[in-house]
Amino acid sequence: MKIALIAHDGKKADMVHFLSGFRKRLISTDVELYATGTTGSHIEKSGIPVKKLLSGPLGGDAQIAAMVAQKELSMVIFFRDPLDKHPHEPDVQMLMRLCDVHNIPLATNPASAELMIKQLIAKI
Ligand SMILES: O=C(CO)COP(=O)(O)O
Repeated sequence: MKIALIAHDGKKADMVHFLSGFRKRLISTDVELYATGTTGSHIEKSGIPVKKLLSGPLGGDAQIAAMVAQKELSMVIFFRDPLDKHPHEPDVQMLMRLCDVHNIPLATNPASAELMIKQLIAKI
């Protein structure tokens, strides 16, 4: 299964911390991780393999939105920073809208991501 990972700058450390709790299962199970560029670099540095797309402001959110529209993803984890502004906010809105259009699970904070990923990983 394919899972997409995105974190705004203020949430990248939270993303790495969150994934570290599932490191063994994410590496050893049949999971392919995709991430926007800078988020992916942080994840890679933590020792978890991930396929990196473009950076968010350069189209990475849009690439993940396209994967959602093509029903390629089992889940999107998007740790948004609600206290910061983002020049590519339209892309962020598009991604979240398409998750709703295609009924793809979307977790926007660690508490919801934990509930969802435990359920998903239990299936494989
Ligand atoms: O901007 C982002 C999400 O909207 C994340 O992009 P980066 O992972 O490239 O920082």
